[in-house]
Amino acid sequence: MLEIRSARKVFYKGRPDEKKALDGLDLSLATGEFGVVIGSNGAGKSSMLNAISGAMVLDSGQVLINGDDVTGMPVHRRAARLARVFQDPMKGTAASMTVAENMLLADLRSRKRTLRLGLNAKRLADYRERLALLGLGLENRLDTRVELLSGGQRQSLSLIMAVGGSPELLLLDEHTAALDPRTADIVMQATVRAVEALKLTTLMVTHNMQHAVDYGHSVIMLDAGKVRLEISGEEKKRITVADLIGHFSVKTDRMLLAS
Ligand SMILES: Nc1ncnc2c1ncn2[C@@H]1O[C@H](COP(=O)(O)OP(=O)(O)OP(=O)(O)O)[C@@H](O)[C@H]1O
Repeated sequence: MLEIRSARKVFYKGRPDEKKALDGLDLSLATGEFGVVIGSNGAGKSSMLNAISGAMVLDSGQVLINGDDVTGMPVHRRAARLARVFQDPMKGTAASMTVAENMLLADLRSRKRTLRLGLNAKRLADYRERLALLGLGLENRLDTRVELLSGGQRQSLSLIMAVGGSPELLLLDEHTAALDPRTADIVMQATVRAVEALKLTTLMVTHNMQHAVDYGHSVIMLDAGKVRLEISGEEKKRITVADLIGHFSVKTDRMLLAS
């Protein structure tokens, strides 16, 4: 479970270019819930993820993971509890190494520091099983160098590597934004398969309204550093892209009227 309580962050405080990134943001994500975060540019989405991961220190407020207050916890200690997948498919993996070697690297990095190095049969069988969750056939390409994979396969590999240590929370930071629409859909389907199989509590930031409609249990809309709208349950199942875009345009209309 993730809870954010009254999170506030102001950049360049007191200066003419002062920026309120988070303005008393409250958010709660139940264990096993898949929340999709949307919002216009500058709404505070990245700031929220940075506050959760510890990459950004809050001015005030709290972040709790499964009831533990991690607000003051340094990034490297939080990293053991959460996984984050970024936009760039080239960043999460080592290009010149094979799929299996990348999986081993992630293993060594994430949890079992006492693991003896080496790709033994047991470990390879485990990697095959985990890669099969994605439904992309990567389990049959353990010896392929990662640079020979497509962007979508590579991004899906980053995802499965990131969640190897059974994180309490998965953060998806526009992880399909750099991919063409068809590949983005493939990666989303692979994501959902892995998230469901591993029962991960997940928070995904996206600008793709179709993905916000199609995936996840709830849609959380941020605006000016706080949650403006949350749609879940039956309402979420019925929501359309037009409805979501409507919520954006209400705001824009108000801003036009005010100007
Ligand atoms: N490191 C920083 N220094 C100064 N201002 C920042 C910094 N990070 C964020 N901001 C400001 O805080 C506000 C929220 O930014 P943030 O990046 O969190 O929004 P976002 O919703 O992720 O936007 P986008 O969709 O464009 O990625 C913006 O006004 C932004 O300019």
